[in-house]
Amino acid sequence: MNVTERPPRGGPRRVTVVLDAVTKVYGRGEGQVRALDQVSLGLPEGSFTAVMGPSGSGKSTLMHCAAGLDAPTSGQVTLVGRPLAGLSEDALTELRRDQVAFVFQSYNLVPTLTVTQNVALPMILSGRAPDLRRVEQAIARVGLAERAAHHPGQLSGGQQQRVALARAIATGAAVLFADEPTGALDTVTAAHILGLLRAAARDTGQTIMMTTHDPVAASYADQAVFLVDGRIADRIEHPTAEAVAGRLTRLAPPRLAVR
Ligand SMILES: Nc1ncnc2c1ncn2[C@@H]1O[C@H](COP(=O)(O)OP(=O)(O)OP(=O)(O)O)[C@@H](O)[C@H]1O
Repeated sequence: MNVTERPPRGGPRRVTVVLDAVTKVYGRGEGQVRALDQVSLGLPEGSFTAVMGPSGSGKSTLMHCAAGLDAPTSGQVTLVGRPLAGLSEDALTELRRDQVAFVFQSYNLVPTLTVTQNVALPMILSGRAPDLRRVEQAIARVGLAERAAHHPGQLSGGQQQRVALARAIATGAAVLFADEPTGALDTVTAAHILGLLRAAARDTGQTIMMTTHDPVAASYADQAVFLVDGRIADRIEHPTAEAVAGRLTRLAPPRLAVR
């Protein structure tokens, strides 16, 4: 893998996430499913990648392997320069805690905690004193400074997702994995969240991998990667929604509807 594969701003950018011939097989015998098949992919620091493909094509599996939540059957994943295969369970947990953040479709906020407390939670759980300035900055960045003392139940879906995003930004993690982050949101709110994700990549240098079924969401990314049957079937740099929709129609088997 070429580690300087993108034109840099002021110097070569390191590749934060590297998947090298990653294969993931679930089950055995006749029930065996090859969810990923020899997938190689490099995500440069500060890049924003959309992973697309029909239902069951391996998007979640790819994300779980890239984040060190699931071990590949064969192949290598390297996160922030550390090959995951060689790490002990403790070292892997520590690496995930310090370098990886998640945003999910379902927000995953703690209802009994305020916005500030939710954003500070990963720091508290990792045994560190929460950096309140950083927490406040992240909340301000997503435009919720005036809601810092509110609870998730007092916020709209889009506002809750902004809290989840602030939580991911505040950790300072090198890589942010977003699993269908706008799947439950209307188009205007989704556009706001996607703009914030793009800004996080551009301004804070976080590397973002997002799964999505939505061509418009993918158009916010620097590149769209298309999975079909666990393989990378195509890739578009600087994708437009039209180009992505066209590629999905061509790549998806006719019997499968692309959600
Ligand atoms: N724990 C598991 N055990 C067995 N098979 C699994 C497991 N997890 C996923 N699979 C299978 O692996 C394949 C890829 O699944 P994956 O969830 O990665 O797809 P996806 O593209 O994220 O789908 P969707 O868009 O529907 O969320 C599917 O055939 C799925 O049934």
